[in-house]
Amino acid sequence: MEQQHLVLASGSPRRKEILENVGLSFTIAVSDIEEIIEEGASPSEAVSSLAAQKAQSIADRFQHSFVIGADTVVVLDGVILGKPRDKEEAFSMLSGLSGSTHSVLTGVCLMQGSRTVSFYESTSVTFYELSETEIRSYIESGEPMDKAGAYGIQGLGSLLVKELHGDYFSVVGLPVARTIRELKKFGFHAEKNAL
Ligand SMILES: Cc1cn([C@H]2C[C@H](O)[C@@H](COP(=O)(O)OP(=O)(O)OP(=O)(O)O)O2)c(=O)[nH]c1=O
Repeated sequence: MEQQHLVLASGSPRRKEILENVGLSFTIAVSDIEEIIEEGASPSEAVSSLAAQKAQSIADRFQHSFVIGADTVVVLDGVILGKPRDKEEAFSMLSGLSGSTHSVLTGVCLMQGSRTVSFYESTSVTFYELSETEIRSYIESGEPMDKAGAYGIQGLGSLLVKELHGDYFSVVGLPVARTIRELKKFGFHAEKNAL
């Protein structure tokens, strides 16, 4: 059976790569929503809501397609860390993450027509103790700036991580195994190389 049309509502190059790696073909439609987290929202509510807003913002253009929206945040001691606004914010995020354990939450929303399903994954990540020099030189690499919590586990950020429990791919932006499983339950027929 021919694959149904799939749309990734994300401008993240990491999400694109993760989906490409499992052999799926899809269209990218970048949502232009302003990512605002409602005051008082729990981290899981925040990622679920933002993932749904991203999917919703492009769903009208793709009524008959399966649309995937996703959002990733880092949570340290109950506080949500999104992308740093500047180097100083990146420094303060990385100083907080140094030597401790945080969660990375990725919310995923699947939409087709008026149907929706949402879920999220939580991965626990422990950082080594980092010196100020290490943090400053990591920031100078430029890697932290477009990433939740100011690090990228798939790049130089791999040098910061001591331990991880949960789905690695969810930290990078898309819990791909669960996403494909949920898509199939939702009625999506994947190509044979994507399970
Ligand atoms: C923690 C972590 C986050 N990230 C990235 C994943 C996401 O792309 C980004 C969090 O920002 P998001 O707002 O989830 O996504 P985005 O702005 O990149 O893309 P879009 O809104 O169009 O979907 O942080 C990594 O690449 N590696 C990591 O280790």
